[in-house]
Amino acid sequence: MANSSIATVDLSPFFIDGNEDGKKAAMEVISRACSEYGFFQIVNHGIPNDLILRAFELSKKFFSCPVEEKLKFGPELGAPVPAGYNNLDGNKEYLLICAPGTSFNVLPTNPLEFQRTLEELFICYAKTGQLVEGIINDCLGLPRNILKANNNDRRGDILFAFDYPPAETEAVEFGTPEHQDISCFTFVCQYDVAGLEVRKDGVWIGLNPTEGALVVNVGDVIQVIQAPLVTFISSYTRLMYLLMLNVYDPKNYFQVLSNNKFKSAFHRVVRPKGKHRYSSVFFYNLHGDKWVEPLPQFTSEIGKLPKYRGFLHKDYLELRLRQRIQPPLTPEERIRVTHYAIPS
Ligand SMILES: O=C(O)CCC(=O)C(=O)O
Ligand SMILES: [Fe+2]
Repeated sequence: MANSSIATVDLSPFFIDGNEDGKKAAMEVISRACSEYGFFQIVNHGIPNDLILRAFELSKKFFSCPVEEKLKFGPELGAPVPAGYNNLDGNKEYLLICAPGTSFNVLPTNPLEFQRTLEELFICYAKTGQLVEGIINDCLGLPRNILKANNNDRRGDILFAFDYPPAETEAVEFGTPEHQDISCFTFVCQYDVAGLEVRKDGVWIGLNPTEGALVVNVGDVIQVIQAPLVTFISSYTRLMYLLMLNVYDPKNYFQVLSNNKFKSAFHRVVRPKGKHRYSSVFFYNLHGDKWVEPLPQFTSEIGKLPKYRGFLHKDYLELRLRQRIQPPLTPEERIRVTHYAIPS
């Protein structure tokens, strides 16, 4: 079933040279969707549909195993990210997959094809992520490839395979309560059962699984937005000077810049009645010690005050990860990017 309530963007013009009109039309739709709500849907995005379906089939098979079997693939003690099988709150179980080659990755090896499929899928998502990042870069009017050039380490990205068990009561039960993602942006693919809801004009809209389509949610990093210091250090000499003074740390060059121009999408997952729901979710993240704060292009240069104070992305990530393990008692206590907001 199609999702007529959200914008669907065909990315095929971006895979060929030329067709500038097709690219421009797609960018107009994305810019509008990102400024208003922060989500849209993409088709012809470059990830083979049979790969996505194979990953879903293998995930379903894995999740149907006895829990003792699944727990054999739980996170390594002391791992910086709990990669592997997790079942923390009864609202969902999941496999958390880090970039192929990550030393603490824990991937089910039975069948071996599952591991290979998840790694292949990770690489495809990351590649499509770079394409979407480039498009968002241009939609924001930033110098070409600036976001990509300065976020070129994909070791911070995370892939989830989720299984949401059926709701147990007649009441609405949330698999994931209302939230915004901490990522730059997120891809969501639902298998055959709906459950993802996005907030548009204050109304919650349920999205149907659409074969071949990925939902894109803008995340907090793009809302606050990142760009390298080098974009506004105009001269090479000044850059060398900063390097000599040790002020410019190449590991730490990201600044939050859209200052709310693009919105981090509000969304949630409702557990279905009588059925399991499976989704594949890819977080396109920042990696390392990136500094995030609104850029002058979206503040002083256009006469606007910054809406956020700067923060180290990994500090924010840590706060949010801790919350996944120890959920707050009330929604008000939940840490969001507004934790760094400057009161107006
Ligand atoms: O499972 C889904 O459809 C989305 C999950 C989600 O929003 C999240 O984990 O941040
Ligand atoms: Fe999310």
